[in-house]
Amino acid sequence: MSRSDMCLQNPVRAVDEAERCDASLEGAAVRNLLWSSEAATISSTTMRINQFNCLSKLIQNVDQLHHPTICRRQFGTAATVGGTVRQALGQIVETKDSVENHGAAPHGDPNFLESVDIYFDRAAAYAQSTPDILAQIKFPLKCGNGTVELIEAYRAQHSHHRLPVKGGIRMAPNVDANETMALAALMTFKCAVVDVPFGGAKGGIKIDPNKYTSTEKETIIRRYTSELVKKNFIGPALDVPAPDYGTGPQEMAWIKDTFEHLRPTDINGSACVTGKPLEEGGIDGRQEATGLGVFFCVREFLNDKELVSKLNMNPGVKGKTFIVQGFGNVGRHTADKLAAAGGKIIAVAEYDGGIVDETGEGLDITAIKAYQATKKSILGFPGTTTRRDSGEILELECDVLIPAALESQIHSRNAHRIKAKVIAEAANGPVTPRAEVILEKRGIVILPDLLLNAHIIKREMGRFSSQGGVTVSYFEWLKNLNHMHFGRMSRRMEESGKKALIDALENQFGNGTKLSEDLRRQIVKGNTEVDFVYSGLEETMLVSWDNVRRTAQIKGCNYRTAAYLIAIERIATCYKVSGIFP
Ligand SMILES: NC(=O)C1=CN([C@@H]2O[C@H](COP(=O)(O)OP(=O)(O)OC[C@H]3O[C@@H](n4cnc5c(N)ncnc54)[C@H](O)[C@@H]3O)[C@@H](O)[C@H]2O)C=CC1
Ligand SMILES: O=C(O)CCC(=O)C(=O)O
Repeated sequence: MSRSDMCLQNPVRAVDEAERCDASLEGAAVRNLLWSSEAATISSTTMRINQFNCLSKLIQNVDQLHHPTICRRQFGTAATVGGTVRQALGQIVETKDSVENHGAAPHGDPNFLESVDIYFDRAAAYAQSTPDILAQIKFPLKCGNGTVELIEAYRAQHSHHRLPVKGGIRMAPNVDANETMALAALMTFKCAVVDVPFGGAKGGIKIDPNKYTSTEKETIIRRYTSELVKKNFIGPALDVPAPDYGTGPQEMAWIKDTFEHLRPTDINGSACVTGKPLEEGGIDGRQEATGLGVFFCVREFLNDKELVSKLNMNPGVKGKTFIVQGFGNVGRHTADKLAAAGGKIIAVAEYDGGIVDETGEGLDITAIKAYQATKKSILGFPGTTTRRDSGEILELECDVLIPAALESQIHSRNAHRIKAKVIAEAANGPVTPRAEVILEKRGIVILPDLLLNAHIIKREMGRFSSQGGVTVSYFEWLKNLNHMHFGRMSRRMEESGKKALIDALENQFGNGTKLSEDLRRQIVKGNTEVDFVYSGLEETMLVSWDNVRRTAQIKGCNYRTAAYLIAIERIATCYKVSGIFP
């Protein structure tokens, strides 16, 4: 069965149902807003698609109407899916079980997919749900020792209200269907909240990247890409992956190369993936820009006199204490920026334990990076005490706690021991919904992942350019579609215009007054790609933060609910405005 067959099989609902859905947009109470979803189970040789209601949920509005769940622009086929509250579940059992058994959060907290759902519910004042499509890919890998291993991988697409869908690829041993789908859903809301015109997706490859050689990882990534190509799960107009936990620019370069080999006539082929090295069509970023997005948002919050005074803090980053969990791409770059702005990083947690500053000066992030690179661990770093229990680090006193590792790290069993005043979610989904309730009661403010990590920008040492959150990915995608770097057409023109203006002003004064060479150079300098990226990033971040802050104030809700609300409204408007075809 092809994917479009799968779509068309579903009942196409009448427009009046869409109108009822719109009516509910105007304030009907939705108690449980659930999804209908579809899955594609794909093996390397055969493709089997099971349509199932993955997490069938009851949608109730005040009229007790049932709502259509609209699957739009599904690879060119518009259709309405689901709709009735309880559908025949068909082949659900096997897949539903596997979804439920995976991705469980600790200690009875909801699993990650349920958490995203709950956050969505908390924000939803109206019903709108979107389908998931999950590609489950299995393929054999010939290992160096001659054995063959079956690799399990996924790509989940959450919402096609905008195309392409977008989201990173994870490489981690705990990857599963549940986690991939939850992360895909988060991507939908994240893109909407920062107004980046993509639907949500996510990929996952279930391996521990540290246990494989670079050659083996290349084989895995290329094979994964070829599976995605075969199934139409990748392409500049369809689905555009990016880095995530455990992957980086090198993996993205392999994806691009594989795609271009398999689709040599696609002139926009390089836009099939973002987070690439600069030489492969990545976007330029500078060393100082690393960790910028999370830093920007934390800084904006801490600079807001009114908001911080409620937490009995003075405004500003300077002198504030920070704890970072996860000293990887996101964590170390964020720590770097905060330290450079005068913040004190007092502890860092890693998977094998944590370190606590003993000097009182705050940790030297550059020195820890160098230490980690040689020792393969941060533990034992001079001037610190080592804690073997990484979880303890989260519970130390500080102003801002930055979880930058994985989801569900702050849950119902440790939330009451967290002593931070603010939690800045650099990772995706680090706080479970139960923990959020506990933290809120204790007056702890959460800056949500949706907003924070959409703006991540970072640069690895050496030859790779910046890889970052989805906002920067958006700029890279645009650059690739333009087939030209930002500033190429305008930079010299800007420079000659400004030069002519300065010359004219100097002549006008007529008294020989001249700008110094240095000042002249600074003023005349045209915008480079980096300038465009920073400016676009800062604009996107400031506007998004301002929207979230104001919505939270108006609705009297927390920042996460405000962010989801903004996202839901944008997605709903998109469905409403684009109508139903055919
Ligand atoms: N890389 C990217 O561009 C983006 C990443 N994110 C999110 O940020 C988070 C981190 O991603 P990256 O920094 O790229 O991954 P990474 O793989 O570079 O770093 C993660 C670090 O966390 C550590 N870690 C793992 N489990 C831990 C635990 N239980 N306690 C403490 N540390 C632990 C790992 O050892 C590693 O050093 C993820 O949630 C990811 O989805 C979000 C947006 C973009
Ligand atoms: O840059 C992208 O396209 C997605 C990054 C990502 O996976 C995320 O924000 O979680």
